[in-house]
Amino acid sequence: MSRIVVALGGNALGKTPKEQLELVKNTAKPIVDLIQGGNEVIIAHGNGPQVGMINLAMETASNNGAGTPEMPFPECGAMSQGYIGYHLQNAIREELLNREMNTPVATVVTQVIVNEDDPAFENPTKPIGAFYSEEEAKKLEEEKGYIMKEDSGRGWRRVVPSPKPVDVAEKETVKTLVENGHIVITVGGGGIPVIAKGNSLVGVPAVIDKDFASEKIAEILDADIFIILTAVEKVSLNFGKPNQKDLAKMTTEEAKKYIEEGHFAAGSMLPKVEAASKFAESKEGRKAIIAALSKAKEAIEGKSGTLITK
Ligand SMILES: Nc1ncnc2c1ncn2[C@@H]1O[C@H](COP(=O)(O)OP(=O)(O)O)[C@@H](O)[C@H]1O
Ligand SMILES: NC(=O)OP(=O)(O)O
Repeated sequence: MSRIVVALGGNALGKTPKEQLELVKNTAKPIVDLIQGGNEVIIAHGNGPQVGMINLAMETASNNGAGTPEMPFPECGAMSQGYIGYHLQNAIREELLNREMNTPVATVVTQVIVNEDDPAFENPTKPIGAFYSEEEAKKLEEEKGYIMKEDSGRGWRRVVPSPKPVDVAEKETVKTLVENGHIVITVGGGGIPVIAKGNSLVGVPAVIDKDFASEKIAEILDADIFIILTAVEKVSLNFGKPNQKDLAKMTTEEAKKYIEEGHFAAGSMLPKVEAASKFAESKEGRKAIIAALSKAKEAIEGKSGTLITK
């Protein structure tokens, strides 16, 4: 049995509530395969499209004069955790019951502590919400004061600060649940970013990268395996070029070299390789894997994905 932290990417959730409700049924299958294989599984997920959607909806509603209050950004992050966790926990519960397993599954609304002085607050980089054309993006910059950037050749998106996770506020709760056989969905959307002020945790307008937050909880929980599930089967060199080379494995040393050579796109594959390398280097014997959502079981068995080791 292994303790496995699974980080789910955008393809696990889709972009609309209807799409998400359908997609999570598929997402639950490879997760339950791992649970059925006797592993302890902890689930984390992204929230870029969802937190952007919630924030834009609340902003539009509060501006239309119908009395909807302004919704602060960290509260939008909390809403995205609840909304995604609700769909995921129900889909996993149903898939477990379909296989005559009744392991309890729950989402923990999780706050992740960040450093108030993190330079990320001065340089927004995390894409959220929908994709726009350049023209639409420029209009949004003027009308709403958003900062818009091109996202890995896929279109223009709003960007917000993305500080690094320092600690997980609810870590003891998550540990207790995991040690008692519960399946926990945690650090959703990278966690609600908070700064510690005396006895208070104060939300800040930012989105923590889910790859880094899930790596943090994987270290805290002393996981054996950290697996990042995304849309591609393997990490590649020269991605998208005629000489693309898919990697079955790489050492953290090799990863550093490939990062320097610019093989991994910022905001997409780069944080995954960085987070996976951090986990592999954090303790002897820890394994990190980047793999396709549909191939999670095969990846754990060493038959798919890219294995990252020290
Ligand atoms: N070197 C690379 N190897 C594989 N995929 C890459 C590479 N560089 C960029 N990508 C892209 O990164 C995507 C994964 O990032 P992203 O879509 O942001 O992840 P998430 O699944 O977390 O939403 C892949 O689907 C692929 O399109
Ligand atoms: N919070 C976060 O990293 O979300 P995405 O994975 O959707 O970008």
